[in-house]
Amino acid sequence: MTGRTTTLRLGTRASALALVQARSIADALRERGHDVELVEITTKGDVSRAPLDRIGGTGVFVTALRDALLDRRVDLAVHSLKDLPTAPADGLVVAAVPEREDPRDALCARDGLKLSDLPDGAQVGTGSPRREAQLRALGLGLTVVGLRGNVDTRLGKVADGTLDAVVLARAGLSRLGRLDAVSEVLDPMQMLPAPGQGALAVECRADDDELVGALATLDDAASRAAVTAERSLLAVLEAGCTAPVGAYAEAAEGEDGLELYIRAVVASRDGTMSIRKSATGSVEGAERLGRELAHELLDDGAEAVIDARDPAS
Ligand SMILES: NCc1[nH]cc(CCC(=O)O)c1CC(=O)O
Repeated sequence: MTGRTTTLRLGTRASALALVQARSIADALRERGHDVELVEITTKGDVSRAPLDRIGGTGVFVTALRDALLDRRVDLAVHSLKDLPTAPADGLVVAAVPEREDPRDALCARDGLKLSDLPDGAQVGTGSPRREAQLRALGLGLTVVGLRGNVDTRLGKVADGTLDAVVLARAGLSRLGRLDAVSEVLDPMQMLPAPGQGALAVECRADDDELVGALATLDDAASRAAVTAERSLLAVLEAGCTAPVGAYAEAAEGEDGLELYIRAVVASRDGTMSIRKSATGSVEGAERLGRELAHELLDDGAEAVIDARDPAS
């Protein structure tokens, strides 16, 4: 049992998705005998409606939570792992990556339409350069429309007829009980998810030995290895924090034990250029596997693809 007598303060954003994610971690800790209270923290990303790449990328969701950890206003914080910048934060540690949800992206289209059913010129909403690039690269004549806001707002654009479809992370829809809105889970051959998509990161102060130990019981080794490979790839490639990079690593039993299979794509936002590569390696070598695949992409010209001009600007 823990020698800690106080309640663990768990910091979370106040969005519906963040709260569901935070509650799942709070429940898992309570099952292990801890007292937990949620502390809602407002981030710049929640207040501003500006496009994410203008206000500093997805890191804006994370900074306020990290400040609360470092200021000891909270003891642990739950993040969507894909929103966590690849650079480690001084004094903090990702003490748990719990078992990951299905990381694929989902098409939520009107009338249950699949990608291949969408008419030429169909309006598809996404604020993600990665999704935009891969949607355009399909060559289906889709019109990609910029979009921000929470999951309900985005789904509302399809429900009210403003858009033909939106693309969202399946994991977020699942956690919010909105899988009913999904018309097609996108095949990674067509749409590779963001590094870390579908996984959570539970962060705490690195010197809080007792809590680091307690959180380690929530960690899932296969999920951690997969996201480690995806994020080390991103860290090498990342020119800016909204780089159009997709990566998906899967752990599977191979001849020599658990193996990682990773696929990655870099694509220009206009969809005219894309490079895909894959590699296999050991779970223990996850970090190096991602890094090496990133260097192979760079050898094939990834830098020029990532730096290609945004078609809208
Ligand atoms: N960028 C926002 C964000 N951060 C995490 C998720 C979904 C949940 C996850 O990937 O774990 C979403 C929404 C989305 O991309 O549809």
